[in-house]
Amino acid sequence: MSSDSVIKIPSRLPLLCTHDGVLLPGSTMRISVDSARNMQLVKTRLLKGTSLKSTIIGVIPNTRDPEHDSDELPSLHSIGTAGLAVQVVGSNWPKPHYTLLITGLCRFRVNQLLRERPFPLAEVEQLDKLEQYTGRDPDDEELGELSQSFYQAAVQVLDAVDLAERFKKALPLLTRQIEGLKLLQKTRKLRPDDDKRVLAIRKGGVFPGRQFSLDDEVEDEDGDDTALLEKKVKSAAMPESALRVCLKELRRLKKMPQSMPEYALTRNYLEMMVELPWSKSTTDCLDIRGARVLLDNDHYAMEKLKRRVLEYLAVRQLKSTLKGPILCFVGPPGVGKTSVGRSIARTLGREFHRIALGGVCDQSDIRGHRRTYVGSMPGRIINGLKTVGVNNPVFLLDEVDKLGKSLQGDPAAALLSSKNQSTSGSRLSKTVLDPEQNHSFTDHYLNVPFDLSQVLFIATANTTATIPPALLDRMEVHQVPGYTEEEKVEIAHRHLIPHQLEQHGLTPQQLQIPQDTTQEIISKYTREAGVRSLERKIGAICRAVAVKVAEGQKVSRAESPSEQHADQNAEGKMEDSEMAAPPEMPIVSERLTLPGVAIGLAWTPMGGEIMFVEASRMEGSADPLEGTDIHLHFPAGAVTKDGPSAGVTIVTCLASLLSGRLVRSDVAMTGEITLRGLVLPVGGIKDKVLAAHRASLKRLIIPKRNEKDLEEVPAHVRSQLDFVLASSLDDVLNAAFDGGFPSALTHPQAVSKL
Ligand SMILES: Nc1ncnc2c1ncn2[C@@H]1O[C@H](COP(=O)(O)OP(=O)(O)OP(=O)(O)O)[C@@H](O)[C@H]1O
Repeated sequence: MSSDSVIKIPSRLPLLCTHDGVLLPGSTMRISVDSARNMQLVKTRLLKGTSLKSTIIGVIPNTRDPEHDSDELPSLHSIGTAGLAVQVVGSNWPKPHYTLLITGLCRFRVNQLLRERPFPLAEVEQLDKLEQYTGRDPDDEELGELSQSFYQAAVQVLDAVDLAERFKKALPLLTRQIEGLKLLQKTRKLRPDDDKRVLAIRKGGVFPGRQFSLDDEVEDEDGDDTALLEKKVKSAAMPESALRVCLKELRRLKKMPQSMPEYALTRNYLEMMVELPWSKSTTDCLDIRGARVLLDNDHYAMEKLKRRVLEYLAVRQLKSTLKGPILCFVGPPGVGKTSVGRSIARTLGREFHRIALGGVCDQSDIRGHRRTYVGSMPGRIINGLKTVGVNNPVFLLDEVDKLGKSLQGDPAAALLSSKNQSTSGSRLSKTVLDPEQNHSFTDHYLNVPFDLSQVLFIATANTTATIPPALLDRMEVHQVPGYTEEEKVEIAHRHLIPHQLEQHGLTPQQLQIPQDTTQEIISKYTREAGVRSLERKIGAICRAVAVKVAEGQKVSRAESPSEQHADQNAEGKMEDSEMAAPPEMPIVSERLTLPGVAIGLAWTPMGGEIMFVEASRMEGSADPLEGTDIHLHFPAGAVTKDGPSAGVTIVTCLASLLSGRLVRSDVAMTGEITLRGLVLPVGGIKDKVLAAHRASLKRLIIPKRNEKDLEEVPAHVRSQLDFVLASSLDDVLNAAFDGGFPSALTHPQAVSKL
C-alpha cells in the first residue's frame, strides 16, 4: 500500500450540518440543503471554488431538533466526516434548495470553531484514513482477501462491455446475494427466540452490568405465565383429544417470542379452552310436583303448553339419558315463549342462556371462525357455554324462523346434520341439534369436539312457515296462541304489574291499578295477541307515578289512562306518545257502507287479524262478466296475505259487489273454497277468533270442519260470539247478508266457466 493512496484533508473545513442521515467514510450520500447557513456554504464554497480542495467539506450531524433550528449555531456533534462534493444540483421547487452528492472520505474531530457566519468554519483533526485495499495487507489477512475478491468481481463486471455479457456476469452474483438473504431469513425463523435475546441484549447494552439479569427477568415472567396456563390446562378436566391439542399449543407458545402476533392468538385460544366447562355441570333437581307449582306460579293460562312441558320433564325424570325431541314454541310475540323456557331451566335447576338467532345469516356465527382468520372467535354455542360455565344449561334458540342465508353459508345447516357439510371426506360434520351427533360438536375455532349432549335445547319462533324444513323436522312444534282480554287482565294483575312495580322501585301501596283500568288499557291502547305492549304501557304508568312519588306526592290509585293523559298534558310533565289518545274502536261499521266489502280473518306471525277484502267493478272486457273488469283489493299492505283461507271472504265480497247488497258489518269469516262451492278447513282458528273478539265483531263464519278447534277458545269468548259453521258457499252467503242470499245456482251468470 503506497503512502500516496492515503487521503489527507485540509486542517480547516467548512461545516455542512445535517439532520437526516449520517455520512460515513466510504459511502456516498445525497443530502438536501435548504437552511440559510448550508445554502451559503454551497453558494460561496462549492459553486465558486475552483480547486479540488474547495470541494472537500465537513459533514457533521446537527443534534438539535430541526423544528427549533433557528439562527443560532446548531448543536453540532464533535465528530464529523469529511466528504467530497461530487455533484451539486439546484432547484427552486417546492422551495429553493440544493441537492448534493457527497462521498465520505474520513472522520475528523472539531478542535475549534473559527467562525459561525455565513457558514461555520472549524479547525479539524483528521481521525482515520480511507485506504484503498489494492494489495494484501499483512496485518489483516481476512480483510485483504475479501477486498481482493470484491475487487476481482467488480473488475470482471467492468470488463463486460457487452450488455448481455454484463448480465451473465452480474446475475450469478445477484442470485448468490438472494440465496444468502433467504438463508438468513430461514435461520431467523428456526430460532425465533433470537428476537427476544436481541431485545434483552439491547436492554443490557444500556445497563451493561444488568445485561443478563434483564434477560432472565423476561424469561422468568414469561415462564411463570405459561406455567400457570399449563397448570390451568391440566386442571380443566378436558377430554384426552382436547388436552393433547392444548399441550401442543402450549409447547409452541413457549417457543414463541411475545412480540409475534401468533403469540397472542395462541394464548387467547388456550385461555378459551381452559375456561370452557368441559366437565362442569349442575345437578338436575327435578321434582314434577314442584315443577307444576312453579310453572303455574310463573304463568297464567297456557294450560296446553304447560301440560306438554310437564310431560316432557316427567319423561326426562324417568329416563335420564333421554335424547328427546327439541321443543319449539311457536306463537305471536309476547305470549310467554321465552318465559316458559326460563321456567323450565328453573324447575330443573339448570342455567339458562338465550341465543338470539334473528338475522343470523353466517354459519360461523354458530360454528365459529377458523383460527386462521384475523379476529376469529368461537360461535354462539361455545360462547354461550363459556358464559354459563356449565355443560348442561338450557339453551333457548330464539327466533329460529328468522335465520337468514348468505354466501357465508346457511346457519340452519350448522344446527343440523347434513352430508353436504362434511368436513373431511365421508365424515359427517357434527352438528348442534342432532342428539345422535352433538356429543362431538366441533366449533371451527376450537377445532376439537365439545360434547353438547347434556345441553337442553328449546327453540322459539313466530311462525313455522319460514323455519327451514330440515330444521323443523327435528323439532316438536307447540303452538302458543294469543290471549283473550280476560286472560290479559289476569296476567297483568298477577305478573306484569307486580313485576313493573318492582322494576320501578314502587310499592303496591304507592300504585294500585284497578281491573277496569287494565281492561281499558287492553281494549283501547293495545291491539296485540300477547302482552308485550300491555307490559310497556304499565311500565309507562309506573314511570309517571315514580316521578310523582319522587316529588313527594302519594298516589293511591291510577287514573284511567285518558284522564291521566289529559292531566299530564295539562302539566306538560310527560310527553309519552305511548299514552296517546286511544284509536276509535270499533272501527268496523264505517267500512261496510258499500257493497263489495267483507271482513275476513287472517292468521299472521303476530297473531290473528281481521282483514277487509274489497272489490270494485269497472268497465272492461274481462270474462266471465262481459264488459266488466273487477278490482279486488286487500288493504293494509304491511300484513302478509297468503294461504287459501281468504277464499270465502273473496267470494262474499264479489257476491256483494255483483248483487249490490251490503255484507253485515258485524260478520267476519274464514275458510277455503273449492270451485264447486265447498268450504274447507283452515288453520289458526283460535287466534282468528280472538282477533274478531278484540275487534268487537258478533258473528263468525268458520268452516264446519274447524268446529273442533273452537274447544281451544275460552268459553266466555265463545259465549259472546255467534258461530256459523259453514260447509258450503250457500251457508256462508246466507250468514253474511241480512235476510240470507238466494242460491248461487239461481244466478247462472255467476257459475264458473272454467
Ligand atoms: N301466561 C303468562 N303469564 C305470565 N306472564 C306472561 C305470560 N305470557 C307472557 N308473559 C310475560 O310477558 C312478557 C313477554 O313474554 P316473552 O318475552 O316470554 O314473550 P315471547 O313469546 O318470548 O315473545 P318473543 O316472540 O317476542 O320473544 C314477559 O314478561 C312474560 O313474563
